[in-house]
Amino acid sequence: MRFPVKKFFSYYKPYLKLFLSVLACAFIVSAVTLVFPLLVRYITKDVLEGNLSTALNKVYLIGGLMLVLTAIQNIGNYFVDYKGHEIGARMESDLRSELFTHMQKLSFSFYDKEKTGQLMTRITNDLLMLSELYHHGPEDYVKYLVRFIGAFVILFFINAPLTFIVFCFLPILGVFSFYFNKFENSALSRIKERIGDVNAQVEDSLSGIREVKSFANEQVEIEKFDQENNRFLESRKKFYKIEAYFYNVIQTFIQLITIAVIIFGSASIVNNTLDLADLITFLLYINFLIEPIQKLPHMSTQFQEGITGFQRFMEIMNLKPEIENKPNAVTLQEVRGEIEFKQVSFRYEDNLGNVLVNLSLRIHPGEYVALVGPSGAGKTTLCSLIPHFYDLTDGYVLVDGIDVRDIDLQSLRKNIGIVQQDAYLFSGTVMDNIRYGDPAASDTEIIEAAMLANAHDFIMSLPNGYHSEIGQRGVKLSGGQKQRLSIARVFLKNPPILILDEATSALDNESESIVKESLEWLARGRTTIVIAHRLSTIRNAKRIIVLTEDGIVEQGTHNSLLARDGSYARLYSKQFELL
Ligand SMILES: Nc1ncnc2c1ncn2[C@@H]1O[C@H](COP(=O)(O)OP(=O)(O)OP(=O)(O)O)[C@@H](O)[C@H]1O
Repeated sequence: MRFPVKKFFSYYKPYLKLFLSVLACAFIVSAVTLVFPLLVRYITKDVLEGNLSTALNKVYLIGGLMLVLTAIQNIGNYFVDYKGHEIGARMESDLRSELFTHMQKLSFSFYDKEKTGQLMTRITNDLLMLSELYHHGPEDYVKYLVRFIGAFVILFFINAPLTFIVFCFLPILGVFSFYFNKFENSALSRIKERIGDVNAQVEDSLSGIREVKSFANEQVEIEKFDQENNRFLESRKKFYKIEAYFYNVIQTFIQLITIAVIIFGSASIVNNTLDLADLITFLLYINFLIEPIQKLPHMSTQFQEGITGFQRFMEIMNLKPEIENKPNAVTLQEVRGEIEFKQVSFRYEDNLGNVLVNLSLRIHPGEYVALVGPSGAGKTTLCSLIPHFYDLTDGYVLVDGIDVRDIDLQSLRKNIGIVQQDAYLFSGTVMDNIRYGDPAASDTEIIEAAMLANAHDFIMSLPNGYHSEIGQRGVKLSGGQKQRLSIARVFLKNPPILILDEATSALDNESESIVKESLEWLARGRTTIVIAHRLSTIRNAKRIIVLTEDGIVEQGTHNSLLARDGSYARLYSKQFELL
């Protein structure tokens, strides 16, 4: 992929004026910093030449000037630090919200392949690296370039041979710094890996705390944790060793440069080719030449990390959602709820086998059908084609006679309610979670929906009723309670088409009967497809459809299917044996 230079710079656009002011300020601050040694030189020369009375007058003047320059320098630095970081943070926030918005549009097929943890890293870490480059990069280049070039020009005019001697050392310093940076980076990435392992270990142990306690395996967990914790400690020790070693080698080297300047400078003073004021100036400027060389490897790492962060950002931004609205997509009006699969074939990926082959099925408006079959036959897959979560490989899925590919996605999905076995609840209150079914609903409508879902009584028994926080993923609720909240959500949404995907299979008998009752109310007057594992739960369905790897092999009522003594009868007797 060619690096999208234009796109990279486009994120500066909203802050261009402020950014240029920050750069100008960084330039001024660096230029001002260069003036100080010159002022020292100016005074020292007067003192050395014995003009003590004029020197004293100048000291006051130059002292005043230094105060003014210090004020300019510090105010400038304040502006660069504050506004520079602010620009970086604002750009990062823009990129993050652009990425999140784009991720929301991406289709299921994308999320099937990506790991949530990895995606979170893209949203946090990658963008942090990028924002560092965005604001520190140009700022550092301006700062070090001005100081380096400025110091070089000034020193060159003061004494070219001595400048040349300093320059002979710089490449060696560059090589040292390069290796230091390389070792430091690999030690740092080891630390990052190890802290990741520690976090993973903590997450694993704490998420499974029930298992830990029920197996009385606290000691096992402590030992596993200690192992990771020690590895983390070792990686940090190694890092500090490398850092202390290289830092001191570099410092020694810098001192060597200073000593060389003092020796050659003193010899030049003896030879009358340099005076003491110039030597002092030299010593004051050395750091201006050394610092950029020392920082160069760090700046190049920052550059690489930022650019990689941007490339990873663009990788996702360049992904087009597989499923998008067609230009003239139809908005569904009054939906009757007829669903038809016409010679449908489907596979998840090109290199995977077909899950559904040439399948045809018509479900009438308001009909209640049960879908049964062995695990992996494709029941969930078939249902996920109705809301157009995936694109068909072949054939048609029609809702009220319209191809789902021609229907506006929002209007299609607003007309379909899905209740799953593992209902996902968001962190927030009970009220917030039910309102998810219709963000515009009033509190009264939410309470009505909860009543219909048999959830009102248990909600009222919670400490803060509808305003109770339910915790991440509803940890403070039982499976049946979570399920009833998710049903209340669908009541509120009030869709004409309903998919119940094994909605009661994880519940105990008592919860199941309450949830079943609310599901029966929910299904009234809607086209309903129930995916059921426990065949006892759908015995009364008017039509049971048996889906196996060979497609739809049987359809009919419970009794008629038992009488056929085919796949359904075999599934049924297998479950009966297990009971
Ligand atoms: N996102 C996916 N990517 C690739 N393959 C998938 C994906 N989801 C399901 N499959 C595969 O498709 C096939 C059908 O799965 P599906 O979940 O639709 O079956 P099911 O009949 O609902 O099974 P169960 O009763 O166990 O829930 C299985 O072989 C499964 O491994």
